[in-house]
Amino acid sequence: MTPWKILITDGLDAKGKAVLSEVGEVIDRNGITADELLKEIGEYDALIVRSRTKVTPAVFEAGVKLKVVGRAGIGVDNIDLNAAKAHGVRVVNSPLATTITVAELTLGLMLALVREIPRADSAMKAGKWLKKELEGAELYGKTLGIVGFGRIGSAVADRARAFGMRIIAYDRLKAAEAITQRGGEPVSWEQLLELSDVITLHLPLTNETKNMLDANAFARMKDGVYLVDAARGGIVDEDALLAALESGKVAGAALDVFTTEPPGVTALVSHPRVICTPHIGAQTQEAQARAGYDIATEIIAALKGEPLRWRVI
Ligand SMILES: NC(=O)c1ccc[n+]([C@@H]2O[C@H](COP(=O)([O-])OP(=O)(O)OC[C@H]3O[C@@H](n4cnc5c(N)ncnc54)[C@H](O)[C@@H]3O)[C@@H](O)[C@H]2O)c1
Ligand SMILES: O=C(O)CC[C@@H](O)C(=O)O
Repeated sequence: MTPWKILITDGLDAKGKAVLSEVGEVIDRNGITADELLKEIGEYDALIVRSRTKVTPAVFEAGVKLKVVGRAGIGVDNIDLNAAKAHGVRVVNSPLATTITVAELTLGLMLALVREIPRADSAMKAGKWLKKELEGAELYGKTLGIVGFGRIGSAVADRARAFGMRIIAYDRLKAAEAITQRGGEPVSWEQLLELSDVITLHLPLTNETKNMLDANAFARMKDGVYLVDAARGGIVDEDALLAALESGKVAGAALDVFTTEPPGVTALVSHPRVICTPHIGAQTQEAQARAGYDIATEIIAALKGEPLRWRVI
């Protein structure tokens, strides 16, 4: 047994924990507060988080033994990468584990939007039979604009093609062939906004993508467009989205992610044409089992100084 101590702060699948337990002492402090983390992190060699825990410069400062931070999942926007670099701490993630799960939720949200499934269900539960009012739209034949054509964006494209949708995509960094090979048409940002019937976001939150969907972007969109965001809160300017819903520019929006999480019952969350889920994009048994195992093996490789598959820094 090595002397490694590994702290888990947002839960981890049992198999991942079992793998980690073979090489060190694993402490599960699911739900630990920011203050508690600062007090306790000094004892640990490794920290594993999901999206709840904010790994701030102060955490790196206090983490005097810290060698690696693992993100069980994809987005590392909750980890201060500059501070990690400054303290010589590796950051790793498990980027392949949740692709299918997020793509499936995205398709579910698209269908829920165009057929108003949540409204139909809550009306039924309130004893109302809204058969005449609930006339939806088909996805078939509609243009799906995918923003960010990486792992999840391209998996969404594969599934949406099966629904008979035309796929257009904007990705600032991907070669056009990466999009055409998956049956999509590469377009500019402006074309994507102007041509899409449904827009879905699959890119990271960065300084560049923050508020990428602002009032100007909404103004360029088709009237009656639908929006799905299962990427990150903050990419959509929530005030601009609310205004676009109220003007009728946006027919409906489905949001799995929010600028502040949890957001509380804001005007956006309670809007009748908004469907919300509580950041469950990656939350299936299958995806979490894969993420737990992948991050556990990557953390062990980092502690042992072995080659890494998913080194962020
Ligand atoms: N809702 C959830 O629970 C959940 C789960 C997993 C991932 N996510 C989010 O989904 C995002 C995408 O995940 P992925 O695995 O597909 O990542 P990925 O890296 O495979 O794909 C992201 C794509 O976005 C593109 N991109 C980056 N900046 C861009 C910009 N300014 N304009 C246009 N395109 C840009 C990249 O070139 C890349 O192809 C993650 O960053 C994460 O924030 C959310
Ligand atoms: O695990 C989570 O809490 C969210 C996962 C997701 O947003 C990710 O970026 O991997």
